[in-house]
Amino acid sequence: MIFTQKLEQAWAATGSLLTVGLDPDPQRFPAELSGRPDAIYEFCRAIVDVTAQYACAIKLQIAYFSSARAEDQLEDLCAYIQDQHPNLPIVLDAKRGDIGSTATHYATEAFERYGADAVTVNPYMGYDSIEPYLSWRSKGVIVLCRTSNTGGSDLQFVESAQGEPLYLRVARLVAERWNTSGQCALVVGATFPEELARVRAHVGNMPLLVPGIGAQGGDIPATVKAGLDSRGTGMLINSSRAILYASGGDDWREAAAAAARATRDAINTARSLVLGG
Ligand SMILES: O=C(O)c1cc(=O)[nH]c(=O)n1[C@@H]1O[C@H](COP(=O)(O)O)[C@@H](O)[C@H]1O
Repeated sequence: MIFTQKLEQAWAATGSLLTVGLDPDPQRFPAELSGRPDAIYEFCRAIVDVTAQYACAIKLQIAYFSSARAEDQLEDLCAYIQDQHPNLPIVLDAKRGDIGSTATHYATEAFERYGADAVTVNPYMGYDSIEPYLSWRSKGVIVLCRTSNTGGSDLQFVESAQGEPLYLRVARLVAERWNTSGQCALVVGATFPEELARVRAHVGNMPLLVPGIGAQGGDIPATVKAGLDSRGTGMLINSSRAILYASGGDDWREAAAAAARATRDAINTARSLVLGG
């Protein structure tokens, strides 16, 4: 099944726009996992099991695995999710960007090695650096547009030759030129609801991956108001640390589940207000 269909089915089945982000930091793991060689896998597996019912997607941040020499655990985790939660779209957050011959290998890594449904990519090197991902027609290609960090403005606000800020140029390029197979999405931070609304106005119902609520302090009602598509969905609103580390005690699983549920509910309360009025 193609990524966008899987995502639409997940939005409908779960009634959730929340994406649970897996950024596993062993320093913050509960004591019961300390010393275990498979701690990253076990932590993430438990988080997926207790939060999946509240999520429309799961996002795995590759650097947290590779910096710990735990790519094998990432592989096992992706296989576990495909097996036990087959309707949950897997987003591999890798933010890759390189010339086409190299990008081909990054695409194979994401889609074949890890079996991800979608991958985040950096558009800075232009169309030929993105094409190898697009050639995997059933897969999602999620392009950085207006990132959630303050430094994002350094380049994303530079005026392009077309007289618009670079992030809008990226949004337009992706929507009008790169998305010929309907497999693209954009990353827009929840920390910038004004720009989120501007991006939404330019890209129709294209899915938006929206990180920045939770630990980065993005405002949920403002995010939802700015980013909903014409059908009242269209967003993967990511929260990682605020869910993963909701408790460092013995109740870490329950606390993560409760945080995911509360975040889903806060998003849906905001959604009802927008759609109702
Ligand atoms: O592409 C991303 O996922 C991403 C883009 C962006 O602009 N900002 C951003 O925070 N992210 C990722 O989203 C996650 C945010 O984590 P929390 O701040 O803990 O919710 C991290 O995995 C980041 O790498």
